[in-house]
Amino acid sequence: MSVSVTIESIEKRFDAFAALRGVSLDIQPAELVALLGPSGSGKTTLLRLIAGLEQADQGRVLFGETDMRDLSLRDRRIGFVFQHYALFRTMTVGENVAFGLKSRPRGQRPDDAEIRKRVGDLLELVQLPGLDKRYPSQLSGGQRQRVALARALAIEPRVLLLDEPFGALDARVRKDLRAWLRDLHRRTGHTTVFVTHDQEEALELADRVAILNDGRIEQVGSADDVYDHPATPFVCEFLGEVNKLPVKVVGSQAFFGDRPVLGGLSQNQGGQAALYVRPQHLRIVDDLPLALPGVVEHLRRNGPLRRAEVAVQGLAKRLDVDLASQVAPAIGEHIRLRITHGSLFAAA
Ligand SMILES: Nc1ncnc2c1ncn2[C@@H]1O[C@H](COP(=O)(O)OP(=O)(O)OP(=O)(O)O)[C@@H](O)[C@H]1O
Repeated sequence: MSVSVTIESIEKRFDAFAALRGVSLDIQPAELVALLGPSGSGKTTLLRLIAGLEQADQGRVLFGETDMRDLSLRDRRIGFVFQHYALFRTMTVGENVAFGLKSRPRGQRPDDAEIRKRVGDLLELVQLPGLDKRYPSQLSGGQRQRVALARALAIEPRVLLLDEPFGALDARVRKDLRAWLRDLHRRTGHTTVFVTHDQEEALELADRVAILNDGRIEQVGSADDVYDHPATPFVCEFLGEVNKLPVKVVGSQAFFGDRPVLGGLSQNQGGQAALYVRPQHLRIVDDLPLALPGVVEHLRRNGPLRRAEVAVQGLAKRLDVDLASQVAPAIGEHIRLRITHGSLFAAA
């Protein structure tokens, strides 16, 4: 039932402002892709283009092999869920879910008994059995979003588009719904495009994440790809905390000042570079080779994470070091840090 979605070289301007600048993306049938990026990066515009709610200035969107513009609205069969519950307030939950089916033309419309059964099944699927007689005002925010999803699923969409569907909910409910949506997607297998600015949500939920910045896609890949092998400094800085060191690459080694700090590099990266290192890729070690000396200036705890802030001579900003299960050093202690993994980018 689900189709591939191919986005080809999309350009979209709003007057003089370029909201999308040459965006291409191939989405496989039944894949769940998250569009992730800061506010204003073009996520919603791209989603609205896929939905046919906006027209591209250039480029096209294909559903399977067909240009989306050649399909009637009905044949596109798009399920759309917005951040702010778009439920009809004067209709019950059951009527909301049945809406798409009831508004089909006579020949394609299931009979009332069939619609009742489908609504029951869908409410079961979104884990709200028996709530069909309630009104949206009698539901929690999380329940309303699940009803909105059941309503979108009722038309048996070929493509499911979700625009920050959990954006208005509190952190706890969001987390529960994230796991729930992943499970639902596994069972129903709709091609799904999901907009979020919450990186944790995107990385946990999606098969692949497309990271947008300023109207362009910076990188598309699995959570591991984008997190461990960021393609650009933007991706590196956008996805979680990262330390940045100016280095010089000579041969297969990166030097901070005259001290080698990372080895085993490919030979074609010579010259001045920026080395990005995540806090969990800095380890306190006893021996000197490839280690960076520093002084512990601050210790802090953030939930389960313990962090040390380490001052290094020649670096204006303290390094954030994830202590994981290492014994915490004392404040003022002189330590050595080894970089276990880093991403190198040519200096700007
Ligand atoms: N109808 C419009 N007219 C003019 N400018 C628009 C219109 N829609 C979007 N934009 C602009 O295009 C840019 C991209 O907007 P878009 O809503 O796609 O971003 P977003 O990444 O979804 O952001 P957010 O996370 O804040 O929703 C923004 O600068 C926005 O102001």
